[in-house]
Amino acid sequence: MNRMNETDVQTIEVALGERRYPVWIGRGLLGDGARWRARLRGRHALVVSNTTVAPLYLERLARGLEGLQWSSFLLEDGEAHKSFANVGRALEALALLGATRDACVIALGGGVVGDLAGFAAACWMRGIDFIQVPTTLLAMVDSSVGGKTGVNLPSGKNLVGAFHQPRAVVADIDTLATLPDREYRAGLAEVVKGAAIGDADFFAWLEAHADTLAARGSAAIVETIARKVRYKAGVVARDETEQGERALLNLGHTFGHALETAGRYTALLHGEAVAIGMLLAARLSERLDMSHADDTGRLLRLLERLGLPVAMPDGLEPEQLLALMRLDKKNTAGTLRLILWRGIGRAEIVAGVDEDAVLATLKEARARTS
Ligand SMILES: NC(=O)c1ccc[n+]([C@@H]2O[C@H](COP(=O)([O-])OP(=O)(O)OC[C@H]3O[C@@H](n4cnc5c(N)ncnc54)[C@H](O)[C@@H]3O)[C@@H](O)[C@H]2O)c1
Ligand SMILES: O=C(O)C(=O)C[C@@H](O)[C@H](O)[C@H](O)COP(=O)(O)O
Ligand SMILES: [Zn+2]
Repeated sequence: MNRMNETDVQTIEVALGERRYPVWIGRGLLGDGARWRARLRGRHALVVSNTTVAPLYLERLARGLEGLQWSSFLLEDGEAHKSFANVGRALEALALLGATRDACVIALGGGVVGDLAGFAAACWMRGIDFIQVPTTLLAMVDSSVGGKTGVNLPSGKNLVGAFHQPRAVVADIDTLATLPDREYRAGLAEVVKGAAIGDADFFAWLEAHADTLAARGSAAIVETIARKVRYKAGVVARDETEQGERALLNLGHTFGHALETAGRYTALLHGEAVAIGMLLAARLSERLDMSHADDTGRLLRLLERLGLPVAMPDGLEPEQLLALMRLDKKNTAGTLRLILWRGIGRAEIVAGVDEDAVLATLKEARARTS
């Protein structure tokens, strides 16, 4: 694919029975209010963003808000601000705006803003519309699609939340121009995850394009976003509220969320924690004779080529991580339920995972880094 111009907009539909919404991917979409304004019903809109993204993009977005009564609520930057307290503040901002049931929340930012804004929209008057305007690669390929919204508690990631689907996703790839490299790479981890779970061809394509992607080649990025969104939209369409298959999208997340929580949401980016978590899941799967070392090797090499961390950070105790993993939302009957790996393109939900095997995997990973 060549460089996209302003008129090339890809549309991927997320179909949930009768309900459906578009994910638009293209250039110049932020200022193209006519496109996404058609999805709003009322007069009121609250734009939720943060102190980094708003100075860059709020003005451009605001051009599309003419005629509406709108205000903005800005979070401080960072995962640590995806908090219950800030949901309360966002709800107060809706009250101040005089938002009625036909109001809309517009999330302008990365996954932190999207998750929190979506949750506020789910709570206000028991649920109002919201639009996702993702500005990170991670948010474009993952968090803006599928309706998982929520916030962290000090005791665990995403422990409070709701399924609440957006009315539209507006992925303006022009916004990626200002995204720092580290954040860009973190987004690639969620792309690798999708391929590792359910699309061996996509995994091979990523291996073939790893250098271009690492160098932020734009055509490869657009294709990557579209492929990952199409994959996720399919999973969500089949299992919106994670009764089964959707849990596979959590590959690497039980480990990863424990790493994020242990680091108080500041040590690792979510995508980085997922990269390390996927490798831990792959090694645990090998230990349980579910997968082969060759596949772990391919996963490791791809993540490294994309510039992602693969080693467990210093200073974390395996027992502490295991304790955090026990609070994961997938667990049942007091036992660990994890997404384990069968190799490239194949993952599986496994209940009653042996805690000793998990602990041994964590200890081995720690020994590798010390
Ligand atoms: N709901 C879901 O399905 C889902 C899926 C994956 C991740 N998540 C959540 O998403 C969050 C991670 O999202 P993230 O990686 O986007 O992190 P983020 O929202 O913290 O954004 C990353 C950083 O990039 C900055 N930024 C955003 N857009 C920018 C731009 N265009 N230019 C310059 N800077 C920009 C932000 O201010 C921030 O510093 C986590 O909380 C994770 O749990 C949710
Ligand atoms: O959409 C999903 O389903 C996912 O699991 C996507 C994950 O990448 C994402 O990090 C999600 O927020 C994790 O959800 P959780 O249910 O484990 O909190
Ligand atoms: Zn994730």
